[in-house]
Amino acid sequence: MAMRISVIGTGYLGAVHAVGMAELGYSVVGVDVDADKVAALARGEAPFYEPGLDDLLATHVAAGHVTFTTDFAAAADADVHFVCVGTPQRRDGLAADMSYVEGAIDALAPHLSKPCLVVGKSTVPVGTAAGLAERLLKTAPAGADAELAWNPEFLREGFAVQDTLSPDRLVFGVTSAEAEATLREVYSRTIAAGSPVVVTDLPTAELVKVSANAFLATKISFINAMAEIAEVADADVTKLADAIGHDARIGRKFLNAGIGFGGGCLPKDIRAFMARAGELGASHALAFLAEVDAINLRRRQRVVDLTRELVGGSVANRRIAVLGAAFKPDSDDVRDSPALNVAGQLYLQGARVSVYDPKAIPNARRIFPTLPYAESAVEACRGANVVLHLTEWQEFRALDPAALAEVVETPVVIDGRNCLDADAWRAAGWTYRGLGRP
Ligand SMILES: NC(=O)C1=CN([C@@H]2O[C@H](COP(=O)(O)OP(=O)(O)OC[C@H]3O[C@@H](n4cnc5c(N)ncnc54)[C@H](O)[C@@H]3O)[C@@H](O)[C@H]2O)C=CC1
Ligand SMILES: O=C(O)[C@H]1O[C@H](OP(=O)(O)OP(=O)(O)OC[C@H]2O[C@@H](n3ccc(=O)[nH]c3=O)[C@H](O)[C@@H]2O)[C@H](O)[C@@H](O)[C@@H]1O
Repeated sequence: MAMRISVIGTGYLGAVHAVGMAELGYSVVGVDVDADKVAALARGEAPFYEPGLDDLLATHVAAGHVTFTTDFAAAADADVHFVCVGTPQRRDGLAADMSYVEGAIDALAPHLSKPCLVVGKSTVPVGTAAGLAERLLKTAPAGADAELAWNPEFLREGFAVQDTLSPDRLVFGVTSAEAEATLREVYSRTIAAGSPVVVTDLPTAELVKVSANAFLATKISFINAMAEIAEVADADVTKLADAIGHDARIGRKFLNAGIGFGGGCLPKDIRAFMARAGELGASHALAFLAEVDAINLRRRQRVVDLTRELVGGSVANRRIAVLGAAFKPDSDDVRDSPALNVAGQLYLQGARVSVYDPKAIPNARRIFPTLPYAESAVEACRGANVVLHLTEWQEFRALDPAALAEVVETPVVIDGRNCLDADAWRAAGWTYRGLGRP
């Protein structure tokens, strides 16, 4: 009989993973504590925007390949259980909040009466899996037959379906040959299609994930540090990135300087990594990651300062158009969004802000209800003293700078993503300011 899969936690990661497993041919049940989310998924509707997900979800829900429920008992039959619950930053510090992972294991374990593999996918501090394995052993009726493995996830929002079905690599953190064999079977089609597999112990698998995100964050903060120097040296960081990026050892990807990184993962993951490095006494790793975080946050401040400078010192009562609310394009995710952070700072300084985003306004409204939102880019820009381009949606790149110059009060734009056509905007009469560019 085909393998049965459960996915515990059906947020961004879990919903896509559940659908991906159905696409691989398995019978899948997704379990979440959020009844509204479960109801939407069960209707075949993704509760967030992710290109390509809607169709795949609707197809597999309609065919009965994947079901969603709040009842953990529905997972009892599964052979493999993927744990995909959130590990957000704790409110009282830098560390990850592990209560959801622990809660999920505690809710699942009593239903594990037959041999099965519990596979952690959430991003966790190194050492977590060993603790969870003990917890499982104590509470699962199957005892040692309910084994734990770690299989971190590297998908990017906006490319989540593609990354799930054709990952750059699969990492299997295991403590037995049986667990490795089970994971190889689960992913047999993915492996046959060419995704390489790296088999490790549990702590290495946990560390691979956080170090991958730390490296990506480091690349961005490196280029943003270069942007800081380029700004005072009258050099162009985008040309610099192109030039160093031609070196195959460096590579051009993740060298886009600008307002810096945000989202539900990179910022909280490097902070959780810092907290764990501190606990383990790895003080140099901690100091290194702290600087990556600090450089990143300074870029948001730089945009606020530059805006103030361009309107003559104070933003009070100045009209500021903010194009973008999502942390990156092709996503409606506003978690730790640099764009919203800057909009919020300016608003709190008395600016008359107007924010527009093609997809993320409903989520932005939920976390920042007092910010004024617009229905279109043109509406946001009407009467503006400065336009801030903070999330590089294709829609913003396609704006006609000449037409937009007609609706603003003063044609001044700060390109926080360095990707508008500077020459075209200048030719249309705009004062164009990039970050780290002359
Ligand atoms: N979003 C992404 O692109 C990626 C996320 N990750 C990691 O995956 C994990 C999940 O992240 P997201 O999906 O973004 O978070 P999310 O917040 O979108 O989803 C988490 C889900 O877990 C559910 N949940 C919480 N406690 C539960 C419990 N006890 N039992 C069942 N469900 C429970 C929540 O209701 C929510 O639907 C995190 O550790 C994250 O770092 C890893 C790679 C990519
Ligand atoms: O652990 C996770 O959840 C995921 O985190 C990131 O994925 P994601 O947060 O979806 O977004 P990225 O594409 O990595 O972008 C992160 C942030 O960096 C910014 N960025 C990216 C690239 C760049 O050159 N410059 C830059 O500022 C983006 O605008 C965005 O705010 C990683 O890329 C995924 O591999 C990982 O699985």
